[in-house]
This record gives sequence, structure tokens and C-alpha cells, in this order.
Amino acid sequence: MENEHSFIAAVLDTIGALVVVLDRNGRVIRFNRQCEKLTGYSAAEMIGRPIWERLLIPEELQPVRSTFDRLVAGNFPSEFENWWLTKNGARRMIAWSNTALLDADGEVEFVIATGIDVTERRQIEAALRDSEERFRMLFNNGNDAILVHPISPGEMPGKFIEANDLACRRLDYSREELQQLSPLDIDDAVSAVDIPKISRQIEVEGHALFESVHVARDGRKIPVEINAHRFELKGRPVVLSIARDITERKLAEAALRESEAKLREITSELGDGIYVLDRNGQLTFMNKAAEHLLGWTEAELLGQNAHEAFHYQKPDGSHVPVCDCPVYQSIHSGETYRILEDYFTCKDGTLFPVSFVAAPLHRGGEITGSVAAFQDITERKQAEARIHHMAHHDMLTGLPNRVLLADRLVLALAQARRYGRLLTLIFLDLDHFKQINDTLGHDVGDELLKAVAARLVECVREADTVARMGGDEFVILLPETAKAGDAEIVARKVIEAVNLPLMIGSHELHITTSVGIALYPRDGEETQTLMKNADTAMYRAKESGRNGYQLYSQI
Ligand SMILES: Nc1nc2c(ncn2[C@@H]2O[C@H](COP(=O)(O)OP(=O)(O)OP(=O)(O)O)[C@@H](O)[C@H]2O)c(=O)[nH]1
Repeated sequence: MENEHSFIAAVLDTIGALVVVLDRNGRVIRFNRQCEKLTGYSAAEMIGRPIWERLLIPEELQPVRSTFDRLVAGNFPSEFENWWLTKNGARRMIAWSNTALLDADGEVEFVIATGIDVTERRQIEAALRDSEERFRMLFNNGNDAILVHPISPGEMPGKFIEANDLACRRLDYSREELQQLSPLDIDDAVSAVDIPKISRQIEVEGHALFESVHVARDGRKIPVEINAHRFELKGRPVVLSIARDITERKLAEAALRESEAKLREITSELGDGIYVLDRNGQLTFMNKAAEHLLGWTEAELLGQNAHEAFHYQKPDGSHVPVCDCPVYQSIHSGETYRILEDYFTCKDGTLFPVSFVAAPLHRGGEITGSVAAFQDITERKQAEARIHHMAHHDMLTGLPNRVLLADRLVLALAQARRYGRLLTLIFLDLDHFKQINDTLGHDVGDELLKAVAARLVECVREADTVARMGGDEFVILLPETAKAGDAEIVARKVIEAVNLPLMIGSHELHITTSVGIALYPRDGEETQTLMKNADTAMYRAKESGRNGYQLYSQI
């Protein structure tokens, strides 16, 4: 018997479970080693004391006593859980399993309670319940449809095994109906993405982000962006797809595309080349007119540094640094610049003159880039050059007119003054030219004037100017004259050249001229004086019998 007692004690102390034996009044009879370890109380401290004296928490005192009373009365609730309070005040949740030993009268004599500490397990379960609850909430209350389907390598995706409320509402299927469908059934066949390709990507990379179109029960199409992730659910590879409705985004994109197309159309109709740079000076837009003028396509220059592409050099070949570019400056200063003349370079390397306006672009108070509108001003410049030429030249002979002569004379006088040089002004007027007009007609007169002009040009050097003052009057300016005698040499040469017979049509004509000479500084120091004096000398030559020259100094 003694042996048997110590054997039972040994067994009770060895097993991992908590074992407490109570008498019918709830006093502790046995308190095994596990109980001691867990509670911090020794068996000696516990034996003979009612179990509820130390180990129960106040809130559970009452329910535990009534459970015990029911047990003693013969109702054996086989299992229940309650907290134990350890010696150092910690709480442990114990799951009990109870039996009773009856005495000879069939009354309960002892209650044997076997317990396991389930504190951690219950905590984990509670945490799991909590997280599952949260997951459910997310699953069903988010703004995105969530669908889960199984996958197997190399096979088409399987039927959905999970779908949140929003997925059901959006596609107008019940959860059970969705479980009969797979991604292949709800993705629009026409606009659908390549499902096998996406499946492979998910298999290899674990996730994929792509756009697709879902089709609801009634055929309604919903553009979606799908964020798909592969994970294991109960040991099975599945794909969780979060489908965001991007209808608004697509509509906005379409509206943007349309307004951009309109912008392209309108801006190109205007004929101005237009391009847009972002904050970094990279090209984001270029209209048809700009493509046409520059020879580059928008596709070739998108994302490129526009300045280095077509605004980098001057006509003399020198480089224009980007910091000097008004389009870039407008991004940094926020100012609008109007440039009347600059040069852009075509794709083939040729330069053309442009005028342009560069203005900063703003969004939400921030400068987002710059827009430039430019015009090819080649024609304008040519017209300007023509007008300039016409204003300074004689239409009939192409010689400089009195305006250009006056300019050159002012310039030449300044030079002569500075370097102490002589300058010669020769006035000449054809003799009896009127007769040619009168006898042979104005047209022959015109041709004769042209021929005389050509001869006069032949008589002088390149640095000299032969101008037609009007009618049959010409002026020759020799800005550098070595000595006074040189003026007379030129005058004689001119007279001889004019004297040579001229063939105008079928007419052989003979004409002479009278020449007046004024020298700077001898005959005048100012433009007006020199002109007047040369003219006077010329009239004196006429009076002296024509076909000769007269120095003003010798009048
Ligand atoms: N064909 C032609 N004749 C012109 C032109 N401009 C002026 N004339 C004419 O040139 C003539 C100039 O005559 P003048 O210089 O006054 O007289 P002239 O007959 O040359 O006689 P002198 O000068 O006294 O020797 C006038 O008959 C003008 O009508 C022109 O562009 N073409």
C-alpha cells in the first residue's frame, strides 16, 4: 500500500499535466509537482486548505464554487476553464477535465481535476480572432474588389475561392456564383490582358500590377487596375487580386488625350511651332508645326533636352549655353520673354531665324515648366532685307541711292578725319541726255543710264561708291585718295568711259558727261558743303562746254 502510494505520487509528479485532488469540501488533498511549479505554492502550503482560498480570482470565485457544488452533487461537467492566481500575482488560464471518486455509498468522495495551462494558446487564439476580424473588415470594407483564385504552374487560373462584398456588388454576382467563375470569365475578352502571361509573371515574381477590364453580369465594363499577389492558403498556391476601379482615371485620361489632340490641332492651325518643357527642361510636347519647322518628330525629342537639340548654336557656329536660353530662364524666373530674333537648328543642321515667346507654366502655384511658341522669320527677314535694299538703292541701275551715299559719306568723312586722309567727291551729269529720251524714247534712255552705271562702276575700286542721285546725275565717292591729282585721274577715266560708244538695241549712241570735283578737306569739311561744292563744280564744267571736269578749288 505504501509502495502503491509513493508509486501514484511519483506518477502524478512526473506527468506534465496539473493534477489536483480535492475532498468533497473542496480541500486540497493532492497538489502535484506541476501545480507547485505553476503556482509557486508548495504542496505543503496547499494541502488541507480549500482550493478557492488562494488560487481563484475574485470574479470567478462564485462560478467555480457552484461548478464544484454541481460536481459534488453528481453532475460531472467534464470540462471547464478558469484562471489560477499564482503566488506572485500572475494569472494563468487552466483548462480542466474532472472526474469524481465515489465512496461506498455512491457519494462523491474525491474530485480529481486534471488541467493544462492554456494561457498562451488562448492568447494566440484571441489574437488570431482579432486579426482575422481586422482582415475581414479590410476584406469587406475597402474600396477595392478582392478576389482569390488558385493557380497551378502552367495552367489557366482556377475558379475563385474567395471574393469580398464589393467584388460581388460590382460584378453583380453572388459569392457562390463567383465561385463558379475564374478570371477568364470576368476579364473582357477584347481588351483583356494576356492572362497566361500574367499568370507566369505571378508564378515567377510573386506579384503583378496590370490594367484590365472586368465585365459585370449585365455586360457592363469596368476598367480596373489589378494588384495581384501569390501566397499560400491552406498549403495551396493562390492569387489574391485587388481590383481598383479606374473608370474615373480612364475618363480623365481620355479627356486629357482629347484636349491635347485639340490643342495640337489648334496650335498647328495657327502655324506657330509650339513646344513644352517640364521643370527639368525636357521636352513633353511638340505640335505638328514645330515638327515641320525643325525636322524632328515629337517622338524623337520627348524627354530630351530641347535646347541641346535645336537651340544650341548661333549663325557664326558658336555655342549658346543653356543658361542663356530664355525658355529655360522662364522656368527659373517665372517671367515671360519675347525674343524678336534668334536661331534654331533643324535636324539636318541648318539654321533658320525665329522669333519666339517663352512663358512659364504654373500648376497649384508652382512652376511646372515652360511653353515656347516660335515662328520661322526667314521670309520676314528677307522682306526686311529687300525693303532695306530698296530704301538704299536705285531701282533702275541697282546702284546705291542718295540715302546710302549720305550714310557712306558721313562714315568716310569720319574715317578721313581720324586718319588725316584725303577724300574725293565727284559729281557727274550726262550731257544733253534729254535729247536721247526725246528722240529715242524713255526706254532707250533707261538702258543708257544702266549701261553708264555699269561703266562707272568699272572705273573705280571696290571700296569706292558709285551712286545715282536721280535723273542722269551720278556721284562717285573715293573715301581714300592718296593725293589731289588722283581725283583728276579718276575724273578723266570716267569721262573716257562714258565717251565710248554704247550699243542700245540697234542704236549706237555717243554720250558725254560733265564732272565736278570737291576734295576733303580742301573744298569743305562737312558733308553738305562738299556735296554743294562738287555740284557747283559740275555746273561750272557744263558752263565750260561740257565733256570735261572742273575742280572746285579752281573755280
Ligand atoms: N530715261 C530716263 N530719263 C530720265 C530719268 N530720270 C530723269 N530723266 C530725264 O533725264 C533728263 C535730264 O535732263 P537734264 O540733266 O535736265 O538735261 P540734259 O538734257 O541732260 O542737259 P544737260 O544736263 O544740261 O547737259 C530729263 O529729260 C529727265 O526727264 C530716268 O530714270 N530715265
